[in-house]
Amino acid sequence: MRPDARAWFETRTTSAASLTEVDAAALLRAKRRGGHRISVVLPARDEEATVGRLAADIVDRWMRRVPLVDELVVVDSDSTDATAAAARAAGADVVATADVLPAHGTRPGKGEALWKSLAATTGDLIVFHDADLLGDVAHYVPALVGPLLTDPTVGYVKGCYTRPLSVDGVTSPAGGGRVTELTARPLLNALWPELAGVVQPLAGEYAGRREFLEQVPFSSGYGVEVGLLLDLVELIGLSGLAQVDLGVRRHTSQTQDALSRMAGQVVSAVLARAGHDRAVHGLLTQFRHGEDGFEPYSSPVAVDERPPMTSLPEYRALRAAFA
Ligand SMILES: O=c1ccn([C@@H]2O[C@H](COP(=O)(O)OP(=O)(O)O)[C@@H](O)[C@H]2O)c(=O)[nH]1
Ligand SMILES: O=C(O)[C@@H](COP(=O)(O)O)O[C@H]1O[C@H](CO)[C@@H](O)[C@H](O)[C@H]1O
Repeated sequence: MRPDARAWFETRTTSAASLTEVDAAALLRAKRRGGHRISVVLPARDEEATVGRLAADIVDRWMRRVPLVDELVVVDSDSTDATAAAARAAGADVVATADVLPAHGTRPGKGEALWKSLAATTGDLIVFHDADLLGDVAHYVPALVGPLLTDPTVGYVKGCYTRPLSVDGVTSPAGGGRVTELTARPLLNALWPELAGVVQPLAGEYAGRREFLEQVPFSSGYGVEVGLLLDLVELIGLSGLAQVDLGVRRHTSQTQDALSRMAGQVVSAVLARAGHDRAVHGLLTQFRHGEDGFEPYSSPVAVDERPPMTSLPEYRALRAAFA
């Protein structure tokens, strides 16, 4: 690891791997001292099986028992199941991606849901958290927002964790984060070695200051995490980035061919920022093997980006009305 990456890793990595390591009272004092308002966003597409428990835990732990969180918004990302009903029943506010900033239409993808969440929330600090997590993750929210509450030099916080992998009912203690290990990490180490200390660059759990999040574009699909990481480090500097060890993360994993398409979107988002002279082809061709041999099929993986939210007059008007 390059000296700058190691120095960052050693000075900007903290741990809050369990609730016992979270000093909730101190965080509440820091929140009040700083006059902060905290929003939690769960992007959810077809997560009826998990979103309710996750939302109920956040409402119970961090809104009712300890008023750390001011609003919990589940962004229903074109779900076809009862995600919205399950989230609402758990006490979350629910918005459909298509209903936010309708004049700007709607696009499929996780990044679209996250971009729209900026217009559907009011906190100056925002925590993003996947809606398919398994096990007790109640410490994630305070652990992620903690550095933003206690260190004004931190602008963006990434979660990191060990990642067991469950495939076809068989769970291995490691092996999760396949796109991270096989695509994102090698690419980032090659092109941005100063980021080699980031343990989980694609982590779906992170927190940031709105003043920065609203200044960067959002890739509409799965390129959103790597795009935000690169654009925010560009905006606030590596020293403005921190990471928190959250312990273990388990979630409902996708198939390899779905992750290959995810990797295609991650590669497109990285290459769009890498500066190169070759056009980036926006299609990923994969293969099935049928009775007549290999059958190719292609999926779009081109970068589809939304502009910085501050560039929208409607957003600026929303913020002015809230101020
Ligand atoms: O179009 C999408 C795709 C995903 N997600 C959500 O983004 C999170 C991470 O997505 P996914 O589980 O598909 O990715 P993985 O965790 O397998 O990498 C989950 O809460 C999804 O419900 C979303 O809101 N819209
Ligand atoms: O980290 C990864 O390699 C992928 C896939 O994880 P798994 O191999 O299914 O455990 O998951 C992450 O990547 C997505 C794209 O950035 C994020 O949206 C997900 O939140 C995150 O789980």
